[in-house]
Parts: sequence; structure tokens; C-alpha cells
Amino acid sequence: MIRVENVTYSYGEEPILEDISFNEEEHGITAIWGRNGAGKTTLMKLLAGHEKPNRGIVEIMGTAPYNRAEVVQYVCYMQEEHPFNNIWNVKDALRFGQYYYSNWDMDMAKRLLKIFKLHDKMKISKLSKGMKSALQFIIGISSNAEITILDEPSNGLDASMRKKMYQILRESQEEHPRLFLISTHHIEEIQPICDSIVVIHDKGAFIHGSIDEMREYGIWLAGGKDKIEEVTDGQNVLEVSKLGSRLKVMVDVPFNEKWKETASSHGLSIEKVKLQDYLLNKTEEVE
Ligand SMILES: Nc1ncnc2c1ncn2[C@@H]1O[C@H](COP(=O)(O)OP(=O)(O)OP(=O)(O)O)[C@@H](O)[C@H]1O
Repeated sequence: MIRVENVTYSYGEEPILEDISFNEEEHGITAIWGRNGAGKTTLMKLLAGHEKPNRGIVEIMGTAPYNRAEVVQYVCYMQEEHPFNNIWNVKDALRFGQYYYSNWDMDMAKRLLKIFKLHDKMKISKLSKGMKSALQFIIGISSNAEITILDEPSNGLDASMRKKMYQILRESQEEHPRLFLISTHHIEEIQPICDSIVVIHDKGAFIHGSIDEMREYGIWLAGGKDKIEEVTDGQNVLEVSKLGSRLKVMVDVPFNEKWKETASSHGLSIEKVKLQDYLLNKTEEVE
């Protein structure tokens, strides 16, 4: 469905993305995570055909998307600040969706308007940040596009609305299997509904894999300094804090039986690191 091969892209002299590659062959929900300015939006623009790679191949359903109108039949891309016409109301935005996307579901769009407390006649220019995010999300879901790309869809939404959003996303994906690519800073919240994850950092440092595997990684060990040093010898230690004579360290290994036994036999406490903390530390190490 998506092929990105050895892609490099720069706005100026310095590349933002450098020699990145990943394929997405299956339907599902993929989270795109990275720190501010890492290049998430840039990657999404390349996939939606808004930008052209300087080097490498980007393909959507076998076609390079840049400047290809026909790719619209496969891709719905909702940008973070989607440029709606200023004089439009909510109904106009839904009509725009109906016009562009051949599998558009107007009944779904109307149902979602109620859930997110939006009305046909509301002027888009007067919507709050969260309401505008909700409208963009509604268009993304109702498009039923084979590939739906949502840039920071939860921007400005409160916790209860975000919860509804994740639930709708998963249900919609199960009802109409397709590929969602979703950039987010709320990785801890969205990870339970995701199948895979893309982590962008520092140009070429790029990870793509199953979220189940990624979730397994990262443990906290706490206990006596000597014991900690003994068991972490040769391991990738991502964070260290001193608690008097004790140490607490984050180690880049899976939270599995082997490590639970090692911790127990050395009198150390062990805990799983949250995915968000793990990724923050993981992307710290190559800076
Ligand atoms: N049109 C542009 N012209 C020049 N530089 C740009 C342009 N758009 C983005 N950049 C730069 O490219 C880098 C990556 O930006 P991008 O928006 O892709 O990051 P992001 O991961 O989506 O960030 P955020 O999480 O803050 O939204 C940043 O350094 C940004 O300043």
C-alpha cells in the first residue's frame, strides 16, 4: 500500500528526512511519533503527494503521489491546520468530503457531528481548535479512503473527546479495514489501538515496527548500585538516577521472564517503562 525507499527530503540545505525506508502492506493503524520538528508532517506531505522527495521513491498503491490527482481516490490527508475556505460552514466541509471521496459515508459523518457536538450551520472560521480537529477527524473517518492520514487529530481535544476519538477510530478500522497513519504526541493514549509505529528522529534515525514489540521494550531497575552495575554491564542504559546509595536505571531490554528472574535473583525491583518515556529516552541517545 505504501512504499518509501531511501527517501531524502530537505526544505533548505539540511535534510529533514535522510535515507528513510519503510513499507506498509497491511490494513491497520500506524502511529507516527517524533519530537517537535522531527519531520512527521513532512513525511505525511510526501505520502499525500504535497511534496516531492529529493531522492528515493515514495509510492501509494504503486503510484508516485506527487502531482497525481488520481491518488486522491486512495488517500485522505487531513493536515494539522487544514486550509478550509473561510466562508464555509460545517455542512460545506462535509459536501467537500462527499465530492472528493468516492466511498464517502454521509450517515457516518452526521452521526459523528452529534458525538462531537458540531452542527451543520457552524462557521468553520469560528470553531475552536478542538472543534476544528474534530471536524477534520470526521472527514477522515467518513472518507473511507483506503489510506487515511491524520496529522495530530487530537490537537485541542479534551481527554473525554480524545477517548471517543480513539474508540471511533478502532471501530471504524474494524468495520471498514484500511490503513490509518496518525501522527501524535499522545502516544501513551493511542498505543492500545495501534498495530504499528513509526518513530522519526534525527534525520536517518528511523524505526518502523510492530507496536506489540515496541511496547515490550524498556525496563526500570532499582536497587543497590553494585547489583545494578553487575546486571546492566554491556546493556544500553537510557537513564540513570541516584536515590541515596541506590540507583534507578532505565534499560533498553524487553520486560520478559528472563529479566524478571535476573532482577529477583539480585534483589532488584523491576517495572515496565511507559512507551512515551521509553521513546523520549530512546530518541535522546542519538542526539
Ligand atoms: N515549509 C517549510 N519550509 C522550511 N522548513 C520547514 C517547512 N516546513 C517544516 N519545516 C522544518 O522542517 C522540520 C520538520 O518539520 P515538520 O513539520 O515535518 O515536523 P513535525 O515532526 O511534524 O513537528 P511538530 O511535532 O512540531 O508538528 C522543522 O525543523 C521545520 O522547521
